[in-house]
Amino acid sequence: MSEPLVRLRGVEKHFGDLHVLRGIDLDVMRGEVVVLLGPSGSGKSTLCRTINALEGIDAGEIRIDGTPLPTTGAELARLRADVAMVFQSFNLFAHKTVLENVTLGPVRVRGLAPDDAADRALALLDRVGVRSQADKHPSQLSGGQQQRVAIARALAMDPKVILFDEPTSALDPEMVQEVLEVMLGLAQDGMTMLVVTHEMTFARRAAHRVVFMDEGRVVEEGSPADFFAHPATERARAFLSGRPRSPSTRAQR
Ligand SMILES: Nc1ncnc2c1ncn2[C@@H]1O[C@H](COP(=O)(O)OP(=O)(O)OP(=O)(O)O)[C@@H](O)[C@H]1O
Repeated sequence: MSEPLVRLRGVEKHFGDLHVLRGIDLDVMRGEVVVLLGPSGSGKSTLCRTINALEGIDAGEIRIDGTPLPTTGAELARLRADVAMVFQSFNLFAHKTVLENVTLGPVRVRGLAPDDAADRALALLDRVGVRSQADKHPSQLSGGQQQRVAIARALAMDPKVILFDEPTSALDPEMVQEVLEVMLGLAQDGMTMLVVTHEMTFARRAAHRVVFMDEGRVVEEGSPADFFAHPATERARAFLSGRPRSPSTRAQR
């Protein structure tokens, strides 16, 4: 069997007294779409952020394509190009145009010639359906359009994997679908993706594997068909039925 593209072993993370990641083992294979589910506060965002070194870890190991995460500036920039991230809040540069937002990284980090980067960016903006907005600034776009630009920006880096951290949570309901359709297209094209989302329909349609986290641990994982039809644990059943967490479990932290 081939080596996983993303490999976490025994990953631990604390924020002060809060033990947020408790011995996480996780593999994401090349071309695999993994959807990370779990209650609020279970550590999903933090887990994503450790994979491209936005958060350091206290113990364990993370490897991308067999290589441990780097620690120095230039290598970190390359890591974040290889392991692109799409955030809930888009994080576009407000003072730059849409086109500049998408060309900046490839020129600075990948060393592309500006003209080549612009050609590539326009093609990607076309792919996500916002090419006509290329000369506008982010504030002139809807939230759904801004998130599609953020996806084009991630793709422009020619990443090995894209991490999506609740990419539709900040959007008005009518814009959620347009972003999910773009993500579904990427999944169908074979992009390796780790997606934190509460969009169960997306998980059912796009995921090869669902990983359910609770209180900093991977509690169960499986195909969407199995997980949604037959969750193996009481915690997953409670999560899927929308039952609130019990107060006693919060006190264990
Ligand atoms: N930078 C930080 N400093 C301190 N505590 C943090 C920090 N980031 C996250 N936390 C805490 O770590 C815990 C896990 O947070 P995280 O955002 O990873 O969970 P999550 O599963 O993504 O939740 P949600 O679905 O609500 O986004 C939470 O209790 C959160 O308050």
